[in-house]
Amino acid sequence: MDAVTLEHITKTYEKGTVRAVEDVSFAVKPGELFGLIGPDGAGKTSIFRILTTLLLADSGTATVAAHDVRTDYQAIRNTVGYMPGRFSLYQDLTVQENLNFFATLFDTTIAANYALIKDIYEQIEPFRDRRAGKLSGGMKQKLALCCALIHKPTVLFLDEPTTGVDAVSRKEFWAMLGQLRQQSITILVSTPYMDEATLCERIALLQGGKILSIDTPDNIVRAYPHPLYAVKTDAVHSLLHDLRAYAPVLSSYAFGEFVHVAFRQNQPNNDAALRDYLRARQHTGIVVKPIEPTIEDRFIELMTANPTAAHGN
Ligand SMILES: Nc1ncnc2c1ncn2[C@@H]1O[C@H](COP(=O)(O)OP(=O)(O)OP(=O)(O)O)[C@@H](O)[C@H]1O
Repeated sequence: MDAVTLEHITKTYEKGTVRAVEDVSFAVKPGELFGLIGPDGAGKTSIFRILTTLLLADSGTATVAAHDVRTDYQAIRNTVGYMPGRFSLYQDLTVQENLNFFATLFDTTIAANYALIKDIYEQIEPFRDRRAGKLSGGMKQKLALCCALIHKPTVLFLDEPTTGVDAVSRKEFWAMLGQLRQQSITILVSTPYMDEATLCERIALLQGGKILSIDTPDNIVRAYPHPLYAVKTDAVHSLLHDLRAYAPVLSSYAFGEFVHVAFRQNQPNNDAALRDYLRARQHTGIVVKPIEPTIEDRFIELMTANPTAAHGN
């Protein structure tokens, strides 16, 4: 049986004028590390709040650990761990006091489930008497994860756990999630960072409240349908302008120091012809090289193909 299911979930705000989640359906298998990937406002938090019973959907059904979110909310609250965005810590309580508080809420003790949090807790233990408000972002994140785990949940919801956290802490955090998976906890994690998508077993790409694609990161990238090139010249601004005026180019967008260019057709001379075109437009320092798409390229491609999702309506 699936650990989490959503069927045709829709959620609107402001008397129906803001369509935050639109006809979303997916299922998460027990023990899976599942990612909801999408930019700000895509609907990630609304979905998490519906699944953790903090928000009622307008329509559709959803279950967590076989409990209905509408009718069995008490059972779900006892069985899930939820780490909301911007961490739900008590800033004036110390590390130790925060943990004790969350353990008491669930009628358990730190000692009873210490094995589950041990690896993470050891990293913050030197600061056990420090107030949560005085911790660094990475430390807060670890403490929030310990608090979400202290009652041994079967399903863990992590809403943008790495937003605003430094690169090293982000990496450490994902390593911790890998360890938790070995304890057969189902994990749903949301993130706006495309590079983190590849660390999930399966992902749903979300935009404007709609699912653009659900699959393994590999399959999502493999389904990218166009020949893709990375292009650079000495004049970045006119490069974008000239690429958009070039008929064989389907789309072009800045990507780090390069511009990613998708061609309409797979012609063997795509790159040579583009070089000639750019030279004729007085570009110098021309680099054109074929590349493998990333999840971000696929996301952009799907948004272009689904303009209604791209505009959030
Ligand atoms: N309480 C609310 N009242 C009105 N609109 C809301 C409310 N909560 C969310 N929204 C809107 O619903 C849409 C989806 O928001 P949601 O917070 O679910 O997305 P998100 O992907 O989690 O983004 P973020 O990271 O910005 O929270 C956005 O357009 C947002 O402005």
